[in-house]
Order: sequence, then structure tokens, then C-alpha cells
Amino acid sequence: MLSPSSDSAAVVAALSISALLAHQIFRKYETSSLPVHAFLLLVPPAIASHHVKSAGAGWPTISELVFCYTTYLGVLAVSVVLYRLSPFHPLHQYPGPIWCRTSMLWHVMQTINGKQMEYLRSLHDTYGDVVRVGPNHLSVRDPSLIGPILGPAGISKCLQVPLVYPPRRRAWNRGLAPSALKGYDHIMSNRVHQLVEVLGQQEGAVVLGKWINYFAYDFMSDMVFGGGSEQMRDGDKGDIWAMVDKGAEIGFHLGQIPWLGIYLGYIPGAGGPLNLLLEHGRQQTKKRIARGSSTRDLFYYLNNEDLPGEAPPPERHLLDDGVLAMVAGSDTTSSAITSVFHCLLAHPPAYAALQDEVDRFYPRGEDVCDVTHHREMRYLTAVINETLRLFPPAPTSSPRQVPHDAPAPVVVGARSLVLAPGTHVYVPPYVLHRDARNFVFPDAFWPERWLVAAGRMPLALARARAPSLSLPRPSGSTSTAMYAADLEAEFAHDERASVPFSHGPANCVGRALAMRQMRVVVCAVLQRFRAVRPGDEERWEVGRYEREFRDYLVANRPELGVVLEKRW
Ligand code: HEM
Repeated sequence: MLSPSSDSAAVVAALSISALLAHQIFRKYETSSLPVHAFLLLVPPAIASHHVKSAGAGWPTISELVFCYTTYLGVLAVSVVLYRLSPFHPLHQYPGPIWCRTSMLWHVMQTINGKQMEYLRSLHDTYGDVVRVGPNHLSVRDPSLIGPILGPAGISKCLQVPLVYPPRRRAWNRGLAPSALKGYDHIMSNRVHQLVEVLGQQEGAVVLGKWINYFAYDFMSDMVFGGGSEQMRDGDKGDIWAMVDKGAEIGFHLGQIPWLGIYLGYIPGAGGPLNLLLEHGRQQTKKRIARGSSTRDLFYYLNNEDLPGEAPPPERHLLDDGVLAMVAGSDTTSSAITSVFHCLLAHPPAYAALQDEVDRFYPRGEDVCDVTHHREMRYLTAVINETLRLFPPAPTSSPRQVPHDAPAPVVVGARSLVLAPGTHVYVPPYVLHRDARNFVFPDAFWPERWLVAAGRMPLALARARAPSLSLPRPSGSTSTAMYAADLEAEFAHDERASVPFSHGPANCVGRALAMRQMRVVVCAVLQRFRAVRPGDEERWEVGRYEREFRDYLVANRPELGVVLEKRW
């Protein structure tokens, strides 16, 4: 309650005007500085409360403080929401659910279950190819806009989700160029042979994803830091994978509401596994920098050790690079390889076709790490492409953002998408991959589609390999048969829309390495083992993988139980 001495109408008016001013400052500068936030949110009501205090009293009462703060913050919140809903907002013209317009909290609530990719897909199915998914956030499903948004003349990466700090990208490019990859081949060879050996020692059903995780982490540690991990030998002693999974999940949610992340950063222990993950990556990096290079690992390039005349980059960039390499270099590839095995086990004809190809190129005794056959292994490539289409390891990838201080809106693509300063844009791979206009039978695993599209397999043969696929019955037809002519007419395959590694100058720098790793591991396992579903068919339910596949920037996948029978 206000004291009788106060002029409450004047105080309310002053508080409201200050709140409206604060909104304009937040809107224009989107600052993430804690002192600025504290000043704008706390100081005006504190000053006002001194004006409303009872005459002669030293300090305002609790009720006077509550009155001032609720009035101020209430007006601020209402002003923000009304502006976001109003025709004055620069994204007003784009369709989307009303709650999405008001706050990113709605988005977080819808995606906290890890199903962001399915949520975005459903929004696009309802609202079209460009949807307003947040107050200042658009999601785009039009393949013709991929180049204009992500390409060289497009929009740069959202700085709240910093991956590679842009000037550092050149060093990453050097460290993952074809010549550098050759230098990592011996590491790949040692680790792949070790994987086959440990898998051969397991009895009964194995959780394949766990072993692929161990392999990926050991390989990444050798390749990035020159060593330091022996998970295949000793197990995950430091609980690294729990840290990676949980840390990625927390980082994903905080990335959507950056101010929340800033506040939590000041509360000791609030980031939990995310902080542990960051700290672990930094420690690994510090040890590696202190040790110097014993081999040409990735840090040999990131630390400019390959450029003798060049000074090393600042330590803070190297620490960020170390954390990024640790997660991006192991979790994504492990996810992709695990998904390949899920798809093969769920589709025995595809497994049989791939086994034939592996046996042709890598019969017993042939070194699976000899990568010279990869180019000719077209079915293997089709299986990997198809797996990455259905289960992209980064299902929504990272957004782009028009800079806040851009002098004018950016206009992109033939459809002249107008993006105001500050707009975030998602181009989610999962959504593009599962659009029937880009890929016919979008939810089906059908590797043959890639061969048909490349002119390497007749459509009729590809169709015969997948008898369960059928197009909707033509109106008036009573037949359930799929006629070749129907499919010919309906066959959609737009490779522009296949973007598991994203697109453009800030795309995945590790693409070539990841493809090499996936090919080698799949060939190595198929050469040595026959992978079968564990006896209990009920437990091995095909739909479970899809249901439990979750999007936390990097996909979180369910355990994959497999029995590996030795082939010789
Ligand atoms: C199947 C495996 C992989 C997939 C599907 C994948 C996918 C992606 C995607 C979608 C992005 C975001 C790109 C964008 O925002 O445009 C990305 C970024 C990145 N990836 Fe990968 N990735 C994989 C493996 C790897 C590997 C093995 C490395 C090696 C260390 C790596 C290193 C990176 C880095 C450093 C970035 C940040 C690039 C930048 O910001 O300039 N990735 N990846």
C-alpha cells in the first residue's frame, strides 16, 4: 500500500514511462551485460519507492517496494508482449502461433522434451515454409533460401551460439583439409582395429552405441589433443559421456534464452554438467598447449604450430576450440554411426545389399582403413546419406542472426524474405529432409533413392527393393498396387535440401573427416561381424529409436542393443 502522503498517480506514471524507456533500450541494444540489466530492472523502481515512502520514514516498506517493482516490471512485460504482437514488429507479416510471438519461453516449453525437430516440422506443416517460431526468430523450410541465408553472401552465425570464432575458421580449415586428414589415418587405423577387437571380446548383446561413443572419443582425443583417452580399454571412468549428453542438453536450452544463461552463469554450480563439460575441455586443451605437439594433431594447426612465423592465437580462443572439437568431433560422428546400424538392422534388405558391397571391396584380409575404395562404394554412401537424412546428428543446426546494428533489414532470396536487424533464422536440416516435396516417402529409409537420383539405378529396381513403400492411392482407384508411372511422376529428390552438415562458409568443417570415419567404421564392423537384433524382438522395437531420438543441438540417441556374431 502506498502511504497517504504519496502522489500515487504521478509515481505510477513515472514508473510506466521508465518501463517503456527501458523496453526501448532492451529492444534496440539487446544487451547481455549484467550490470546494464541490473540497472534497468532494479534501479528505477528503487528510486520510485523512495518517493512513495511514508513521510518521515527512513526506508520504504516492503509493500511500497512490492508496489513499485510490480508496477514497473508489469508495465515492462506488457509493453514487450504488446510490441511483439503488434503490426509494428518487423516480423509481424510472418505466420506462426501467437504464443511463439510473445516469448522464447514458449519455444523452450515446447522443446524441453528434446523433440524440437518434430515441433518445427509440425509448425511448418501448419504455417508454411517461413514460420515465426519466436519473437525475433524465423524458421525456414524452403531449399531455394538455403544458399541466400547460409551461403557466402548470407547471414553470419548467431553470436549467442558461438561455434568457431570467425577469424579462427582458417586454422580449422587447415587442420581438417585433405592433406591433414592423411596425417590422421594412422590414428584412425589403430583405433578402428581396437574397436573391432573389443567388440569381438563381448559376449551376448552389446550396447553398440556405447562402444561407438568410446571409439569416437578415443579417436577424437588422439586426433585433437595427441592422446589422453582410453575409453575402449578402461571404460568411461570420468563419466565423460554423461557430461557430454547432459551438458549439451543444458547448453541447448540456455542457448534459446541467452539472458537466462547469463544469470545462471553467476550462480555457482547452476550450470552443473555444462560447466563440468566446459572445464574438462579446457583442461584437456591447457595440457595439450603446455605439452606442445608430438604429432601433427588438430592443435598443431589450431595453435599455428604449422605456421612458424605466426604468433599463437589468444588462449581463450584455443580453449573454446578445444571444447568445440571435443563435442563436435565425437558426439556427432558417434550419433551418425549408431543411426546407420539402427537403420541397417531395421531394414534387412538394405543390410544385405551393403554387406554384398563391403564383401566385394573388403573381403577377409583386406585392410578396411585403405580408403581408396570409398569413392566406388556407392551403396555405402547412399546408406550414409539416407541415415543422415532421417537422423541428422544436428537436427536443427545452429541459427544465423542479422546483426543488431545492421543499418537496414537484409533481403534474401528470390522470394525476398525481409529480415530485420536482430532476427534469428533457423534452417533446420531435419525439417527440410522430411519434406515430401524434397524427398518422396520422407519418413522411409530408402537408400536406393540416392542411386536413382544419380542415374545409377533404374527406378523400377529401386522400387522393387522397397515393397513396403506405396504412394497414396490415386483418387478413383481401388487398387493398392503402386504403378511405376505413379512413382516416376512423384519421385522427388532435391539434393539442395540435404544439409546434415549445413551449408556455406560456416558449415561443418569436419565433414570430410566424419564421412571417412563413418565409412571406415561401418566397413570394419560389417567385414568382421554379422550384426543381428537381440533375440527378444519385443525389446528390439523398430520405432523406439525414432521415438527416443532427441534434439539437443547434437542429437541424443537411445541405446542400441545388438548381437555381433563373428563371421570367421
Ligand atoms: C556426422 C558427423 C557430423 C555432422 C552431421 C556435423 C554437423 C555439423 C553441423 C550441422 C554444424 C553447424 C554448421 C552451421 O551452423 O552451419 C557443424 C559445425 C561444426 N562441426 Fe560438425 N558435424 C559432424 C562431425 C564433425 C567432426 C568430426 C568435426 C571435427 C572436429 C566437426 C567440427 C565442426 C566444427 C568445428 C563446427 C563449427 C564450424 C563453424 O562454426 O565454423 N564436425 N557440424
